[in-house]
Amino acid sequence: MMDKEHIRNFCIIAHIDHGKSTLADRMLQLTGTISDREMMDQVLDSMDLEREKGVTIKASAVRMIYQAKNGESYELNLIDTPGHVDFSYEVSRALMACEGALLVVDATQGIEAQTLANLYLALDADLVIVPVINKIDLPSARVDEVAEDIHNLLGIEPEKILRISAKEGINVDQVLETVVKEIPPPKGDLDAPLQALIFDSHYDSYKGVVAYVRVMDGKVNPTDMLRMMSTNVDIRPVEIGVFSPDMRPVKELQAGDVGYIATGLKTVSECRVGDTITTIVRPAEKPLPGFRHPKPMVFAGIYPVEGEDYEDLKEALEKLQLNDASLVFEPEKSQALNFGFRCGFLGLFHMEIIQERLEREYDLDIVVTAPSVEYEVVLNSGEVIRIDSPAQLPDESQIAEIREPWMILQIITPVDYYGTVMELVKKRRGIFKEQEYPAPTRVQLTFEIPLSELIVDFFDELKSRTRGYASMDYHFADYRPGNLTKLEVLVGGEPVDALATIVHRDNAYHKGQALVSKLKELIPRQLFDVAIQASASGRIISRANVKALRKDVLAKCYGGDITRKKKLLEKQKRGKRRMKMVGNVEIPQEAFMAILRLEED
Ligand SMILES: Nc1nc2c(ncn2[C@@H]2O[C@H](COP(=O)(O)OP(=O)(O)OP(=O)(O)O)[C@@H](O)[C@H]2O)c(=O)[nH]1
Repeated sequence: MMDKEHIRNFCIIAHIDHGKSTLADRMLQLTGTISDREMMDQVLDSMDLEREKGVTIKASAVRMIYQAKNGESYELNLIDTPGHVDFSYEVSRALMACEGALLVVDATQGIEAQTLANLYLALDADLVIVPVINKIDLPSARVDEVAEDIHNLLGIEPEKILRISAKEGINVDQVLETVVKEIPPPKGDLDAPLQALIFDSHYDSYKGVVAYVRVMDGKVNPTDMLRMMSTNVDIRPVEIGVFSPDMRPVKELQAGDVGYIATGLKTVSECRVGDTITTIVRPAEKPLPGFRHPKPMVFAGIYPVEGEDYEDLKEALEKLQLNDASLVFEPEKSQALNFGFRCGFLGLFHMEIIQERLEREYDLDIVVTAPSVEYEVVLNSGEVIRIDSPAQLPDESQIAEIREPWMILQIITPVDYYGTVMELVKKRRGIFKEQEYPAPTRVQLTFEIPLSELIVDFFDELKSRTRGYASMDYHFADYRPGNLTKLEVLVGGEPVDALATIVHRDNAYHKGQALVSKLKELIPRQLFDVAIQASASGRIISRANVKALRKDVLAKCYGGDITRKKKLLEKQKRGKRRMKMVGNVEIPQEAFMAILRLEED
């Protein structure tokens, strides 16, 4: 074991795509932690497959031994932080395990919303910040300009800021030297009771849940009986060790060290990120501050297209949950979609990741309903209930008030798009709070906005309005009462629960009309006329008809030469897979997401 003076614990924070993984790989390579051959894949990023197969490595923390220019060897522990806004709690815990952070900024993009969001989290955790300008090899790099912006932000002299190309390996050795020089060694009391912070975990089929820990105080041996202080779960470790980068068992972890404790536990929910591990014989007085259960903010129904896939879907969700304690789900029955699951996610990006993994890794055909937030409904009786699906909303006559979650939203955009961004946010019921100029040509706008407006296609519209130049970050503010009502859709006279949404009353009429005309496009012609209606507060506000297929259209379909007929049949079959029978009407998956795609003017 190294003495503490020769340990550095740090992480890399960056906006998405600014080069965090590439820089990490380059450092692993320079320190000989992995060979050039192993470099083939991005080590820190591509662990999904390994996790699936139950292989034990997931390099979200990795130990490197670095021979510095002063002739001494240092142990550098690089801790990975999740890249998405939805995981800011996890990021904040990973930061707590470090003394310093490399702040990577893309020289062609400059400071973005998540650069700032991550920087503020790192400053909150009292970390030493080492700014690094990346991608200097690109012709469009604006190195001096970005250095000036960082100078304005952090007060660091522009000429002192590292300028690198992680991809080409330019000046990456300077980054390692600076980590040793600028980031302080860990503190911590070896003789105090054990306090080990869990900053990540993964499930291993042999060793159970493996907790990634930073030992803050004390030490831990494989024979110690241990306790998770917030969940009150006791364990005898299966193994303790370090990541180098594979899991390597050690005899002891001490204050300042980063490593793992294999717990033998069967679910990650008993071993939460942010919790503190201590010993049972001599427990710490208090857990480390800041632990919380991240709450799901966005909810949606996930249904198998074919009813017989229900068990497979359940199994897939259970498997995903093994490594993701923030994914929650429970069985749900929909009149329209039959048996499925109501799932809760940290945010929209988290939801997209899960949806994609179900489809790609588990090869499931699923129907996902429009996302909803969690509402607080105050009944006339004074009772407050929480609902996360429009189907659960009680009859309007019983409701005194509906409250919805509001967020603080930060957008950074080139000043040219100021007007269009303001217009977008206003249209989504947002309230402007303040503006700052982190760089002369870029403005940072702060708003308050209902979460329900953010989850409906907001990010895509922001991107398209700003040609991809704006970036955003958001976090929860509070619950506020809103003038809200349920917008229902009836197909063939039957209300379709999976198509209902909760909307602001002022927008109900407009949204109802737009939704009906969108559905009219999406629902294919059937053998009979199908009426589509929207209703709010028990009143029909819009209707349209999908006309029946005419005989000659049918005739055309089934006439013609044999290959064409075959093709048509194939196409129909493929189309069918993504259709859901509701009553006697076939409704395609797109229809359930139609509320997200309303053309707005
Ligand atoms: N030209 C150039 N491209 C780079 C450099 N560093 C990274 N890239 C490229 O930029 C893209 C994003 O890099 P990543 O390392 O995946 O970025 P990241 O920040 O880890 O992204 P997330 O994992 O999505 O957060 C990749 O296509 C890299 O090859 C660099 O120094 N120069």
